[in-house]
Amino acid sequence: MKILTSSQTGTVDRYTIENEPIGSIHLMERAATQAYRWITTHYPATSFSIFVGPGNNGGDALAIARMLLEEGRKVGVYLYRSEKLSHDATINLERLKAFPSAKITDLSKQSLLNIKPTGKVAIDGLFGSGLNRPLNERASDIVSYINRNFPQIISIDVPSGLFCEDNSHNHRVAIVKATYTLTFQMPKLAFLFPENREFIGNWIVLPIGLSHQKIKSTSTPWQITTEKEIRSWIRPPHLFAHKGTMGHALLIAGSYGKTGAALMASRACLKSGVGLLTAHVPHSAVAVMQTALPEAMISADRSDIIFTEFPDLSPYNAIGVGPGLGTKTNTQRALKELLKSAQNKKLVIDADGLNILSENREWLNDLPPQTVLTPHPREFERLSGPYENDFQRLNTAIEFAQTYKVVLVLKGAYTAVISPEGKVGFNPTGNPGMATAGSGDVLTGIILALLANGIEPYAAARAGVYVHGLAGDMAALKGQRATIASDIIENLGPAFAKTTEL
Ligand SMILES: NC(=O)C1=CN([C@@H]2O[C@H](COP(=O)(O)OP(=O)(O)OC[C@H]3O[C@@H](n4cnc5c(N)ncnc54)[C@H](O)[C@@H]3O)[C@@H](O)[C@H]2O)[C@@H](O)CC1
Ligand SMILES: [K+]
Repeated sequence: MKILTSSQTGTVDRYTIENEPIGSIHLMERAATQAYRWITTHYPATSFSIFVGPGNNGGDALAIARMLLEEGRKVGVYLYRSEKLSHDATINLERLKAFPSAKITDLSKQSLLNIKPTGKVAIDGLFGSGLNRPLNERASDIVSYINRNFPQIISIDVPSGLFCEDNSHNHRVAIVKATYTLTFQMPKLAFLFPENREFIGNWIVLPIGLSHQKIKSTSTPWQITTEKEIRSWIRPPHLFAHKGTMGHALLIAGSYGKTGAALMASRACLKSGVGLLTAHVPHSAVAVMQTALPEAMISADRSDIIFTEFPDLSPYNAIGVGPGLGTKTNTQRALKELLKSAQNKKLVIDADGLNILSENREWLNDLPPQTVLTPHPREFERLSGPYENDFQRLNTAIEFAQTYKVVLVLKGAYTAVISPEGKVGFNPTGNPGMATAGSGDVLTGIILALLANGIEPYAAARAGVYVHGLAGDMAALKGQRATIASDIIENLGPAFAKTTEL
């Protein structure tokens, strides 16, 4: 699913109006109807305070108010006319006034202290995607009034006061804190940043029939990964598959006290459809690995406790390195050698592999092209230097992926997978229960398997992140809090089946 900028969405709106063709007032009616239906389904028998701004977002809210009145709901409309109402908002105001029961309060004319709310749920139609500057004092006061007085808030299209993309220069106190955001046709980029979570609440996409053809031909670097895409990248194993066709992976992981990382990444790799897996581990971990995971072949380091050397790389289709390695000098040296020797290999680097890179940033220039890096936010900050907010973080990450020609997996809610060309695939699966020890090792194992299968790195990373999140969601059915990494591994079978086989 594509994500467009607010100005691109405006262009798609206008195209739809001209080419469907449909009058703009009818398009507004369609949008308002969708929101109205959602609201009445989720809030039966509720009264509403409806806040209306001067633009088409306000127009939507006025139409919703009328529909609720028609149904016999109690509704109070609060109009903030900071400037002349838009054409379609004016029409909807007139239509609303035709209802004798319409109670309209003009907020421009009286103190907020005298305003009496109607019911306990607010519908927020002050500003939508047309916001073009931070809110002034009066509008901020109205927003604070809404945030203070209503335990539940439903924002139409966008929480008022939030810019759809960049909020670096916004006043964060002057943004509505929605319980639900009912957004039209496509989510907005700002919804995917953790720092905006408190404003957006849960977002729901309501289709309003904007031109598919125009959306398709509009180019954007951002999209949300869909199951359909995963299916096109990962084919179910074909009838004549054998372990040779599914690829041979090498995982370099573990150090004394961190054999678990090697075990979890290995198990996840095997459960993700690799043909053969060799795990390279410190000598002391060999017995444990062979007992716990007889499916893996083992390559033993000469060191008893850390990674210091690696085997001949020629048999391997893909290499994963990092989980539980530690950052000892000899390990750093071995990683440097590995980067040199793996120039024509598919590579995924995680955890201590990334920590070593951030201590030796000049090595970033030596990474094999399309290497997959999987940092969590702190690891990425160590690699890239500081940033001030999530929008900047995304842009820094895009630049980073382009500069070093890597696939960057920026982990977190809506993990962003970034291609060396700067395309971004946001991931819709997963839950907070996955923020648990070993979860990252599992992801490394999955991506390693897909790389060994021969899937292109950007697709392998997006598919890996998606299936990892889905397995986490399946594990969370038995409780998010109790989810541990091994539960995610146990659910990889059903998760792959759901996305690629059934
Ligand atoms: N364009 C379309 O075809 C559709 C638009 N829809 C709705 O229209 C919205 C976009 O409408 P608009 O482009 O009219 O924009 P908005 O309704 O978001 O607001 C724009 C109005 O507010 C003013 N404004 C912007 N920032 C302000 C600020 N900080 N303080 C005070 N005033 C400010 C603008 O000058 C303009 O008058 C969407 O969010 C959506 O809710 C829907 O009706 C669906 C169809
Ligand atoms: K709004």
